Amino acid sequence: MASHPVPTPIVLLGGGKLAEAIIKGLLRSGQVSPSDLRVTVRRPERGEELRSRHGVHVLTDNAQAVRGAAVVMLAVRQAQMAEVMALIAPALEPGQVVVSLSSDVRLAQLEAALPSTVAVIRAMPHTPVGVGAGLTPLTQGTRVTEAARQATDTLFAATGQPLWVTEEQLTVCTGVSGTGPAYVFRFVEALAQAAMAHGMEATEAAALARGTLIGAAKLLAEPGATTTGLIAEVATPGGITVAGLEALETHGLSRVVGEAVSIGIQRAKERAELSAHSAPK
Ligand SMILES: NC(=O)C1=CN([C@@H]2O[C@H](COP(=O)(O)OP(=O)(O)OC[C@H]3O[C@@H](n4cnc5c(N)ncnc54)[C@H](O)[C@@H]3O)[C@@H](O)[C@H]2O)C=CC1
Ligand SMILES: O=C(O)[C@@H]1CCC=N1
Repeated sequence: MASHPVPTPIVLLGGGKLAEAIIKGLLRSGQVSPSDLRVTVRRPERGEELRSRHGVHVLTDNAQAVRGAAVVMLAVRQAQMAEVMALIAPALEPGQVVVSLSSDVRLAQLEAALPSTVAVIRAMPHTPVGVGAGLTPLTQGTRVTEAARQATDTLFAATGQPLWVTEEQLTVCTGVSGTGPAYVFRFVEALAQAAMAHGMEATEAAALARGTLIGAAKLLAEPGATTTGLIAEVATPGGITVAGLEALETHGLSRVVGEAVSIGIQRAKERAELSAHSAPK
């Protein structure tokens, strides 16, 4: 995959948090330059922020932005998706690849709203794309050519790793890896709160919790690392970690995490339903 150049120009419709993470990741890869990136905004102040931080082209006209693009990413929220798709549909050119980052709009709905001459793909990135460490599940529509698949694969490989899944699986990915960074950060906060409950100062408590996550993540990133092996390295038989791990399970860690993932998947499905029923035909 690495032998293929990242397709450019890349257009991001909606310069929000995820769009900025993707911009950062692409620029950091060195495979894309600021002049290859266009982003649309609703608020001029936000446009100025993105221009001054990253040097990208900023526009307010979505239809104008898509002209001549290799890849167009839909990075607005659910409420703006129908409006933005209606705006760009007449301006899209045959062969363009449209990648929707929305958790809420299904392939069938995207394909119904966009011309049949464009390839439609759904992606579910997460914020680690901003540091080139993203894992991005992707699912393809019915009109995707090998070239369109390759182009999207190459683009997300520049921000980490692409992972092709079915559309049903993409909903699961939304509840696990799309949301997941927030859960991990919340765990770090809980660890810091526990340190403070035992008398540590807030700054030291935060440093302990943060250092633990960053160190543990680096170990997990080593070739051949497994969670079972890494847990065994910490948990001295009959020792303190074993007691702590037992407490985590007794108090429902697996159940609580399972519940958060199930609620996320459920919410994603409900929003997709809502979106399908409110879409203009
Ligand atoms: N934040 C995340 O980690 C993830 C977000 N997503 C999806 O990405 C999409 C965007 O999410 P966020 O970046 O978090 O939201 P956000 O609210 O930060 O970004 C949306 C941006 O679109 C802009 N916008 C609204 N209408 C517009 C228009 N007509 N033209 C141009 N720009 C317009 C808004 O001003 C805002 O800056 C959502 O569909 C979300 O489900 C998917 C995976 C992860
Ligand atoms: O919270 C959300 O709705 C989006 C989708 C996955 C991550 N952020």
